[in-house]
Amino acid sequence: MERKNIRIAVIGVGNCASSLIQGIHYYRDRGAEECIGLLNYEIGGYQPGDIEVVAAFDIDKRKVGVDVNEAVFALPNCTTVFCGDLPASGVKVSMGKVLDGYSEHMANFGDDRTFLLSSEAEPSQADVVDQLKKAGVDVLMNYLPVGSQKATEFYAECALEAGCAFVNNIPVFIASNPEWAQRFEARHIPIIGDDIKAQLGATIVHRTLGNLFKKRGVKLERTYQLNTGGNTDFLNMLNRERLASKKESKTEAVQAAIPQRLEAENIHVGPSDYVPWQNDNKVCFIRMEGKLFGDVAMNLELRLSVEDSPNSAGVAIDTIRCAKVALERNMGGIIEIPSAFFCKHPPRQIPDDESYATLMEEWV
Ligand SMILES: O=P(O)(O)OC[C@H]1O[C@@H](O)[C@H](O)[C@@H](O)[C@@H]1O
Repeated sequence: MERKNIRIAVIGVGNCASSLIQGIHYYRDRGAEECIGLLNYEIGGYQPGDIEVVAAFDIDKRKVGVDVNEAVFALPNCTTVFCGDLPASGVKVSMGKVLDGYSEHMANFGDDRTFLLSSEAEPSQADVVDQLKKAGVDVLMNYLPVGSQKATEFYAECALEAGCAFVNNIPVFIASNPEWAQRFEARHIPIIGDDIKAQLGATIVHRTLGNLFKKRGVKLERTYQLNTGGNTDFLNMLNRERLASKKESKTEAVQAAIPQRLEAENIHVGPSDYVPWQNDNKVCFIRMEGKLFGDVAMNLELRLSVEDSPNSAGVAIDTIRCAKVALERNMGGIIEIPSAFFCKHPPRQIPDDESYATLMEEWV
């Protein structure tokens, strides 16, 4: 029997898109029992291999005009290749809209690190909408660099006009901005966001530990979460101006899951430094200081090391399927449970255990 598929478009063919596309192929011919590393084998009857990339946008000359299954391995991508043998997809990467999706401060870090801007003409909104409609896109995945406020708004407009569900993987506030949320609601188009919460990443670990302090009656007094990495995301974030919403998103995600809100001087959460040789490996250091029985001090230190982009794709593979199911259920506006469980900055924070239970009950 022929399986139904989910047609997606990706904005930004960087490391996260690379891991996602490799994953679609990696899991395609594997049965449930052979699938290591998935949160869910099926969502709404869809398996990971049912996802098909039908359009892709980027601004780098090494990627624009190239088959998307080849572009995912082009520099400056540097993530682990776990499925290198991708067949040609027949979908060429289209030139995207640049706006603030490109940051010149990276220019001195060498060609294998930064973007090399393509000289192809940029599309208008009408061009992108037309392309999305012609390709029959169900779900538009936003993978622009952190700090791309204008470019994200451009593509969110395109999703609204083309009638595609929008998954906002980055910390620009769209789903969690009431005006934007209202526009998706009014057009009855599903949106999941904002800012993807990795499969076993810094945020979910920090939130889980915060919850543990809460359940065990330990007063949390101070905490930090420092992160280092060597991919283009970390390089981009050396520009502190691009970082504001990312810091807010990550900090809020932790504040929402600890015993009581901490004053700003007692909580420090964010990307910390760019270490080129780390490539796509992200290392996170968490420290939590608290008081337990008898007001006696304790502290906890943790080091987490993950490959950043497969860690993101492990969640994206589920948000895409939830977005498609939302379309089938004729839901529009904020898709609350997937946004809360899969994203760091949803419109409403819900404890992870709660959103997980509802997700399993109502979506899987
Ligand atoms: O590890 P965390 O805190 O869940 O964050 C992970 C994700 O955060 C996103 O903002 C990054 O762009 C992703 O690359 C990353 O995977």
